[in-house]
Amino acid sequence: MLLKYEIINKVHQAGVVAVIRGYSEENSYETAKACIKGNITAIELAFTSPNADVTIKKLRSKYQTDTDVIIGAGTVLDPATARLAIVAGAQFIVSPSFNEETAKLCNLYEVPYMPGCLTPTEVQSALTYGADVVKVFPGSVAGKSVINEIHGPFPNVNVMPTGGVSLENMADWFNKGAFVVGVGGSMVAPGKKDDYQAVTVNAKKFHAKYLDLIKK
Ligand SMILES: O=C(O)C(=O)C[C@H](O)[C@H](O)COP(=O)(O)O
Repeated sequence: MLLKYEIINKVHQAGVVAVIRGYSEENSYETAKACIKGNITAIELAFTSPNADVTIKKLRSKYQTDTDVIIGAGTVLDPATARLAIVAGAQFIVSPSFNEETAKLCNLYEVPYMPGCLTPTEVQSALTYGADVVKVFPGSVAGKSVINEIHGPFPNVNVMPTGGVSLENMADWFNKGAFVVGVGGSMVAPGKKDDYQAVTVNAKKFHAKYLDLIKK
């Protein structure tokens, strides 16, 4: 079993977290597999996906021997959902917002918590409650300079912009100091329904771009 800090490190090394909001169990599972096939090693399965806990369990079991593939849960709004996700095997918990009780539950189980924050007050609360990564959400609303601004008063916070991150703007986010980026639509929602090959092609592009960025 990976330790908490090892998971945070794996998420960091992944560079890109694929945010999946499936319309069915099968769609969530196949989309996650397609991203992993495209070299993405961190998956965030949103709890709006039907039976998200079942899919997390299936994914953990499929990739159990591959310690590089990290499976987390997204859109976790409350501690009951966090516990459900953790019991199913979620290795990190992401929310669009910050919630004290969810933070406490994640701390109790030693699972990294990555809440959504948009203001300094929210960032301060998240850090006070032990958040390991702060998800700036919606990144498209905050704008890329938000990372510089946050790093003034909170120099050590790990920032994961999510919402509107694309292949075209990903470099800007990293140049501003992103710890990792969360990518949904522009990777996992190709024009055609159930086109998992296209998801893999997109995933490969994001992964290659990330490798290119860290080389520089
Ligand atoms: O609910 C959450 O926890 C979220 O992560 C919200 C969004 O699903 C992501 O922000 C993806 O946004 P796009 O990359 O713009 O598709």
